[in-house]
Amino acid sequence: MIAVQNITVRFEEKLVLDRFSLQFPENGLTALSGPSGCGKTTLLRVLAGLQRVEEGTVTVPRNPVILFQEDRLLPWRTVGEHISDVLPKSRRGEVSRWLELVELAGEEYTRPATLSGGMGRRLALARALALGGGLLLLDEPFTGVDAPRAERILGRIRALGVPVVLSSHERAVVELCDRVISLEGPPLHETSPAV
Ligand SMILES: Nc1ncnc2c1ncn2[C@@H]1O[C@H](COP(=O)(O)OP(=O)(O)OP(=O)(O)O)[C@@H](O)[C@H]1O
Repeated sequence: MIAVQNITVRFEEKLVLDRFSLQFPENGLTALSGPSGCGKTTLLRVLAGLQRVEEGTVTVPRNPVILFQEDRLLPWRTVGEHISDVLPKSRRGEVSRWLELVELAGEEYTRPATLSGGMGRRLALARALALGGGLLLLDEPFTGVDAPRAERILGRIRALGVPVVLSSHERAVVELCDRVISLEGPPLHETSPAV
């Protein structure tokens, strides 16, 4: 089960989630949409176990993986090393598989400084996918990525068969998901099951 129940998150005076409950589908692609600052990142961080909740319960599959809104690439590591660094020795042969999935084949020895913004974003995404989590939490995964490419990559992510919750401001990306959860904010306090 993937759910949050009656959770409250507050940053000092600011109440972002107010006894907020939501059950997420356990398969396919779920998009979180809503205005900037409504709490999408906060909710993803809660699901990832990175954001403490004041009250309430959080239920997620084992080993959730989050793609942060920022790329967090390492200037001194090559594209390929970003992937091999997160793979156990027994899976080192998978580097090209993950680079192909995000259409970065041929860039294995490139360093982040010479990647375009969208290429860097795709590398950060590949690294998150390579981690092999039981739940993928993707915060704005396609910033700077053209829509046709994002569509192809999203199709491949769907084929991994892992439940995905993503946030996006890009309508084309949201429309490709199996369902959309619209968050109005702040603070979020409704109880609405996803369909
Ligand atoms: N660490 C923090 N300290 C204080 N306030 C925070 C912190 N993180 C988030 N907030 C506040 O919580 C609210 C929700 O932020 P959040 O990043 O979750 O929104 P979002 O919907 O993901 O926005 P965007 O679409 O712009 O990424 C905002 O008002 C933000 O200022």
